[in-house]
Formats: sequence, structure tokens, C-alpha cells
Amino acid sequence: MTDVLSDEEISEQLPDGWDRDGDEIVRTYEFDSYLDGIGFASGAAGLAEEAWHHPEMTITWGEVEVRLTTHDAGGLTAKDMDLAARFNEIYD
Ligand SMILES: C[C@H](O)[C@H](O)[C@H]1CNC2=NC(N)=NC(=O)C2=N1
Repeated sequence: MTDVLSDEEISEQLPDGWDRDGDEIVRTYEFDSYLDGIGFASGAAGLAEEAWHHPEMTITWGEVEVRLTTHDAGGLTAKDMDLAARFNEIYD
């Protein structure tokens, strides 16, 4: 079982562009087109499957909002931070 992170650990480990929202971390990625957002979401889905750790993604025109939490642990864990950082890598 992955341990739930403390408030201090969460603050320290938040990847660039991500914010904490209760037991979730969230980032809204911006794109020049809807299809660019779809492409990003597809790539993120592949990373999620690889990690067997799945975000909530809301796709709208020019934006993809991504939310992560560890359901099995009932809070935020290293799995969330690691996957968020990997999402940043395919965005930049
Ligand atoms: C059985 C359990 O739901 C699975 O092992 C995985 C699936 N994907 C998951 N995704 C997220 N975000 N949290 C989980 O706890 C989780 N668990």
C-alpha cells in the first residue's frame, strides 16, 4: 500500500503548474486546438495505463483539466506526484 503524503510533503512535491485541491492535485493544460488537447489526453492515458494509475480528465476546447488522487489510499501519494510529473514531460 502506498502511503498517503503529509500536507508538507504534498507542498514540497507538487510538480510545476499543479495545485492541490483537497485530496486531489489538479492542472489545466492549454492547447491551440481541440485536437491538440485530444492528442495530449491520449498520451496521458497511455502513461496512466503504464502506471496503472488513472486521472480524471475533462477535455474542452483548448483545455484539458487533469485531476489525480490515489483512490486505494484515500488521499495523495507518490503515485500522483510521479504521474503528474510525467504528464508535464509530454506537455512541454
Ligand atoms: C484496483 C485498483 O482500483 C487499481 O489497482 C488502480 C486503478 N487505477 C487507479 N487510479 C487511481 N487514481 N487511484 C487508484 O487507487 C487506482 N487503483
